[in-house]
Amino acid sequence: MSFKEKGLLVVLSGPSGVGKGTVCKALRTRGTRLKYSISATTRKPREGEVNGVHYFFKTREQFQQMIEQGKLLEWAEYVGNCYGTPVDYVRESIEAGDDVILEIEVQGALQVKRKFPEALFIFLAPPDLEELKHRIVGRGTESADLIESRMMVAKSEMELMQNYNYVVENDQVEKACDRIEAIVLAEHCRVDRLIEKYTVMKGNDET
Ligand SMILES: Nc1ncnc2c1ncn2[C@@H]1O[C@H](COP(=O)(O)OP(=O)(O)OP(=O)(O)O)[C@@H](O)[C@H]1O
Ligand SMILES: Nc1nc2c(ncn2[C@@H]2O[C@H](COP(=O)(O)O)[C@@H](O)[C@H]2O)c(=O)[nH]1
Repeated sequence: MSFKEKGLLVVLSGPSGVGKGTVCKALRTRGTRLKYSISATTRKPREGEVNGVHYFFKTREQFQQMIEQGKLLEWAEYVGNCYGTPVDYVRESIEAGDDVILEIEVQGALQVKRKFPEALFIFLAPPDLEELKHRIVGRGTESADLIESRMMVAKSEMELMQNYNYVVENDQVEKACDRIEAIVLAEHCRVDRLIEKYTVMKGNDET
């Protein structure tokens, strides 16, 4: 008898502009075996963003309906817009044995921690706040007001990094990817060892 291994749920969060999206894109390019959950949001699409690829863009009413129908694993209001993770994709992928990565802000990550304590929580940190601001400004997607709001939230998010299993500094994208791949691999090895141990115990019980 063997235990079927489920996929890992990896939660990558950290302040806006730290590079979560950039790191996930680089992991994809490397062919790292992770499935990427697409969030729902009430935010308007930025130039180049495609519905169903970058986000599922929703009206407030549609988003509220998703909450009421239990379709979201977690959701949060962030700087005036709502963001949430569709639950079905995550559940089905994990049950099928696939690893899934969520790229979400901190309030949502803490909700996932309550529902899925066995998930792997990684906080992506900037080298410092000055560099963080430089990155958000450099991305050129937010107005000056929104940059200030996001920086305010970033400061309080940084104080919550102790709730995560790992803190990875995104000083260089490729190095951050190496660290994340190593963490995911180590977690798989840990789970494999546990499965082996319980399989042996069960075998002993049955004899
Ligand atoms: N290690 C890095 N060094 C320098 N610039 C970086 C690094 N990682 C990401 N960037 C740049 O920082 C900017 C913000 O990155 P990105 O959009 O990936 O952040 P994010 O955390 O996904 O933001 P948000 O949470 O707002 O979606 C981008 O212009 C990106 O090119
Ligand atoms: N709690 C959640 N946060 C999410 C989700 N999807 C994205 N996000 C985070 O929101 C902010 C802002 O994103 P942006 O695209 O407007 O820059 C950022 O920190 C994202 O990681 C989600 O499903 N749930």
